[in-house]
Amino acid sequence: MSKDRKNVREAALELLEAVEKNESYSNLLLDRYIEKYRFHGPDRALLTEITYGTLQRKQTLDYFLAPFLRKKIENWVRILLRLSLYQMVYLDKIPDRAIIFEAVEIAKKRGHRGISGMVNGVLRAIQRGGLRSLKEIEDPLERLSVATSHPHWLVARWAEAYGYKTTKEMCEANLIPPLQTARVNLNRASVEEVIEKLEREGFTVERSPVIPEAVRSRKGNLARSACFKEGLFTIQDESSMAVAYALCIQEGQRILDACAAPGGKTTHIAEKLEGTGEVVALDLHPHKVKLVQENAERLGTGQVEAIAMDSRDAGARFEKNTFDRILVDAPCTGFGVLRRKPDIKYAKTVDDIHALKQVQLSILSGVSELLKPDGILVFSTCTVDRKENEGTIETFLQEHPEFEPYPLHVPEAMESCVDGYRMQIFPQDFGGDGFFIASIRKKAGKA
Ligand SMILES: C[S@@+](CC[C@H](N)C(=O)[O-])C[C@H]1O[C@@H](n2cnc3c(N)ncnc32)[C@H](O)[C@@H]1O
Repeated sequence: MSKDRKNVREAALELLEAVEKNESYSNLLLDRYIEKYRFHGPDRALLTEITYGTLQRKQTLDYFLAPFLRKKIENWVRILLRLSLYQMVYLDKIPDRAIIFEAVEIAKKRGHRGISGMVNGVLRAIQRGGLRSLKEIEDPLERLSVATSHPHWLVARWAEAYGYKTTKEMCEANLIPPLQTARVNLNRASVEEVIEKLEREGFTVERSPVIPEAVRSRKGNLARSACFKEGLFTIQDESSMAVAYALCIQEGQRILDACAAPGGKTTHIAEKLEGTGEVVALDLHPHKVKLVQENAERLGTGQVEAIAMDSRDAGARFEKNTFDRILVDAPCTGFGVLRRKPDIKYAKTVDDIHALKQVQLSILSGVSELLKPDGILVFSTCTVDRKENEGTIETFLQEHPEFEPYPLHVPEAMESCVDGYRMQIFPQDFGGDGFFIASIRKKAGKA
């Protein structure tokens, strides 16, 4: 093994430590570690499973470990115990003795004999005695919080807003690995053609039951296919795909995407314009704007102009009343994407919700005067929170009487979730991300 190669579990430990130190999001760190240590095939899959699984189940694992940890331990030791216990409890292909052996070897390498002995002792005690029951927790919200590893404040907040049943379903759905879905670029190929081509490449895919132009992968990472490189589709979650429907796009329109990167929705909008019109895509960060450009180029959607700027200042750059449609796919807490980014559930706080609501409102206000009278503005987030979602759009409507609710248009399969001009999708609804979409219109004659 070359010196920059690493054992999967050692890499998992290093990665999980980096997540705890807030070095970056787990999904980005995972890509970085896979590349750094050149993991392929089963090793890559195991690293993904161990890091995501351990993060997803952190609180539950800590509950199981607590009776065995009488004195304070170093953080890396706690993480090593968590990731080892995760494998013992949730993965059935690896024998416990192999897991314990590896954990002890890592502890010997990084610590002293006392630590490796303690790691061995704790894991063997659990192997012999089994796990403590979650039924010991009497309070239902506390039990749900520990059993599904979501912070208590978040579970309590959701239960108050959506009820216990929906909250429980959501917490459980968040533990299921996400489906990979792709949006076919209908300007280049039909869904049937893409399915056929992907199957010839060895992927197992099926038509989405939710979005007409989407496919779901049952086997294989579609981003590594030749079809992807040819620009026949883009990887996107199905809930995100509903947003372009809400814009009710018509040929030749000029559309502003105020928070565009990496361009999932920008390119969907451009595809729906079928080579006509124009999409102006803004994002705060120049490196992210490059991603919008790259995606538009790969998909061959020529009408996209991507600009790095703060959309709160868009009023100074563009003329008033000149866009037919505006999308604000706003920065948010991301509680709808916990399956992909489990670290969010431990990192975000109520203060973040309040701060993000203010940012969302200022972006909405910044771009609203650019919309033509009668034009539609769509506000969306990938989060599940009433304050950030319904709260933001209600406040905006109160502060902007020139706008009114406009009936939300979505693909037929999602219509059951629509509540007038808005819709909250939960991760358990269709298997996609938790997502919020609201549609409002600038009143005719209100410039
Ligand atoms: C939810 S993401 C957008 C995802 C994108 N619409 C897509 O479908 O691929 C929100 C984006 O808003 C950008 N952003 C945050 N604040 C902004 C601001 N004031 N002006 C412009 N972009 C902003 C972030 O950089 C981030 O890329």
